[in-house]
Amino acid sequence: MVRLVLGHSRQLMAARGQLEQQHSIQAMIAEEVPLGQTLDAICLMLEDQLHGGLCSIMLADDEGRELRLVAGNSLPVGYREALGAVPIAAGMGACGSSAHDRDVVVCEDLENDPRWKGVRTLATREGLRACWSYPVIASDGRLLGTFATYYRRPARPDGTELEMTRQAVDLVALAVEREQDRRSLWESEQRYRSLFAYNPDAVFSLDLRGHFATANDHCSALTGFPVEQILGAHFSQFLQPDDLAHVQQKFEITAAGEPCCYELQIPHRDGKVRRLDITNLPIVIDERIQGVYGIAKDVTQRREHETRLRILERGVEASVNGVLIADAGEPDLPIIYANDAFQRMTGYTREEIIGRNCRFLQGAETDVAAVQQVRQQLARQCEVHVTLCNYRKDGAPFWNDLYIAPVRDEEGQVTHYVGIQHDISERKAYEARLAYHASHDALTGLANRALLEDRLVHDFELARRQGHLLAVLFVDLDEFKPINDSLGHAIGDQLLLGVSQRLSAAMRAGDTLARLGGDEFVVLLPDLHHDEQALQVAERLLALIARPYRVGEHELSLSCSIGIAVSSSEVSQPNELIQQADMAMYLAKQQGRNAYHWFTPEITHRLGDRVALRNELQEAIDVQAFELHYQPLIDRQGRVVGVEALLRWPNPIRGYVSPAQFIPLAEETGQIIPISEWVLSRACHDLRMLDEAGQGILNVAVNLSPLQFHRSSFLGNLRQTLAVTGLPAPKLSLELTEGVLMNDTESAIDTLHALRGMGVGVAIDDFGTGFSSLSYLKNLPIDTVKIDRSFVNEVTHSAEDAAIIQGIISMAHHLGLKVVAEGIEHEKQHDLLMTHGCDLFQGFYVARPMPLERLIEFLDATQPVSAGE
Ligand SMILES: Nc1nc2c(ncn2[C@@H]2O[C@@H]3COP(=O)(O)O[C@H]4[C@@H](O)[C@H](n5cnc6c(=O)[nH]c(N)nc65)O[C@@H]4COP(=O)(O)O[C@H]3[C@H]2O)c(=O)[nH]1
Repeated sequence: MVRLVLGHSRQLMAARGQLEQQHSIQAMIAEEVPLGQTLDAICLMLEDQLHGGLCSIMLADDEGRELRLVAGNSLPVGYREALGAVPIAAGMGACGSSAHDRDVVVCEDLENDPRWKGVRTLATREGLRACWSYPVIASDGRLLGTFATYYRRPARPDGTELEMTRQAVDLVALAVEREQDRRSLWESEQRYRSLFAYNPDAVFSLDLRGHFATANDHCSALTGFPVEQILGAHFSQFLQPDDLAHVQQKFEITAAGEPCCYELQIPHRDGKVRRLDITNLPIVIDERIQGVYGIAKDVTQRREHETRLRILERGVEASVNGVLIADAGEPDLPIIYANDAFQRMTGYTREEIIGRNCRFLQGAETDVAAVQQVRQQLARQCEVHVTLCNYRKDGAPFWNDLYIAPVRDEEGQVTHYVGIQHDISERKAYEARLAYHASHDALTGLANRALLEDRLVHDFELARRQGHLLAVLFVDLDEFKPINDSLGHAIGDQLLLGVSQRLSAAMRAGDTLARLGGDEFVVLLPDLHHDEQALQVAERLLALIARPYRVGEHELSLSCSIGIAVSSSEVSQPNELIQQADMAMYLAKQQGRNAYHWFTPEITHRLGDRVALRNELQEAIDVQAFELHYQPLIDRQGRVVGVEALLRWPNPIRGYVSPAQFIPLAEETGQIIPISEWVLSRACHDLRMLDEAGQGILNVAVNLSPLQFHRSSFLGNLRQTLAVTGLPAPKLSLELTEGVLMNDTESAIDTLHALRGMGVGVAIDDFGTGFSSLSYLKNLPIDTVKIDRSFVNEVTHSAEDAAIIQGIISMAHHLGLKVVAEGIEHEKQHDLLMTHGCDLFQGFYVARPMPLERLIEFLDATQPVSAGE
């Protein structure tokens, strides 16, 4: 009985001891003592309960493939070290098998247990003979590991031992699970912390009233406020007033459980505005919304980029230049983009070209060298700028001013090529037109002087090298000017066109036909073998020109004079040939026209000076190097009543060249027209000056060239000159020679009537030298006759001349005309002319021609004293 009681109380003691041990282990678990210590304690506890048992714990890896020893300090060191990783599989000792079978495995004697086949020696060498292994299963059924009890003798557990072991296993499961839970909680906390701390965006949470509960460092960067200042603050403090309502609404939506995204601009502490992309998420804990998470992405730069990109894209789209982008990553550089201008320029739609290489724009006239240049530069990945002929879809060519540039990525690799093309067809056409006009005569389309000179140099050089002859024919139309002046420019132009067509038709390939202006043409005949060939051509041209012309209703006849010069060893400069031909032409004209003349060196001496004079005269015209002098006219009372304007040409080498010398030349060359216009406007202008200088408005007589008088623009120009200078028409008198009126009487009389209508006076100059009789004067609307100097000169010696003068004066008076005597050099002449009733007097006796300044002095000194007194 005592023994029974003793046994009982010992059992109770043991049970209490076990309970205490279990409690202390549970306390360890609750206090989160490191798992290893807890498991060691569990092993020790069971070893204490099972006599002779050596406990160990193995934990399964995450994949459930193998077991590793984590506790079992009582096991022999050699065994522990050799144990390593035990595969979870049937027949892998007690632990491998129980983990595999998820059941208790009892190996009573390891010596003959088939499940220890591979590892038997390992155990028995360390004196281990029995092993029972329990699987450790988590509450959710996962395999956590195994709990094994070893014995140094064959053994099998009884019911109590099994029960004690099961309790220990439960404690292991609890400890391991707790540890795992703690770990996963910690991990998830870490994860959350990482998401929060390392997030490149601002992450924050708000409580349900909208106050910041958490905020990462980026919130500070975004707002400029330290995190401490953000925490606890209401979100409204970081907004612009206008956005409050909107953001509040979004907040409420999220606080009601609905995530939302929106864009927002907030002011940074530095004053600049940041653009944010905001995501609001509800914070749901235990199915209750506890607050709002916010993620704010700073999209300020991205939006700026996007805006810039949009502007750029719009710019490219709207550009008037064609823009192409090709993919440099593909071997054939396919087009990946083309703007509208490209489509308009080429006629191709985007769909038709995307994916193709842009060589479809090339065609027959495309410059191969330019294409080659593009290829080379692209191969070098360099920019290239070329102008080349491209073709539109309809086949029409256009000039493409093309600029291609590579586009590189951050690493400097060329990813694309951008091509900008500019249709410069119009400019090219304009340039071609300009080039054409620079080298061609506008009226006839023939070569002009510039092109002629180019060809001349070329032909001259070629003839010299090949030992051939180059002939130059200078063709000048006879009597073209009168036709032009009388029938008008339109008819004149038609005639010139007709002439140029006939001449062109007579040219051979290689010949050059040029118009130098006016009625002058030049023919270059390169590649001649004999001089006669040039003569034959000249004869042919004479005959061609001489055939009648029909222009409108006019039947016209024309002839020409041709000068011929042929290259020879004496001619060193090509231009000499033109000058020689010009001189020869002049002789042909003198021969009676409709003729040709061959250049000989003697002509140079005869005509050289004339040519030089003509050139110098042209220079003088170009720079307006003339002067106008005035010779006073006095009336019978000796009062200065007018002046005659006389042209002076101060030549730097020749001194003052007499108008008698250069006016006839200017008449012949047509240079008289610009000269006369200058004289007329200068004279009117000077007389107005005189008036302004207090001299009153004197009459001024201006010599009129026949060519000027016959021009259709004459009256118009005159009216304009009077209007511009303000000289009253009656103060102007125009001096004409008789010859002028004889040529084309009808139209001349019309012009005279028009002049009278304007109030402009007309005087017949050099009267008495022409073939006209006084009687014809009565038909002319003129005011004055000027008795020629030759009569005045003789008036005191020759009774005959005196009689002529007397006759002229009385007849003129009879017709109501005034009479001026010019060239009076002596008092006697003056007196005699006075006696004969002459009205006005002009000559050295009165005053020599003088410049305007001297005239003013003269007038000051003489008025009102009579000249000659
Ligand atoms: N021996 C001598 N000569 C005198 C005397 N008084 C004047 N003269 C000169 O006689 C010429 C008179 O001009 P003209 O018969 O119209 O003859 C002018 C006129 O036909 C022409 N001429 C001059 N100026 C112009 C002009 O502006 N236009 C045109 N178309 N012809 C002009 O050139 C001619 C010569 O002009 P100039 O050499 O200036 O010569 C002037 C003048 O200097 C004198 O007492 N004795």
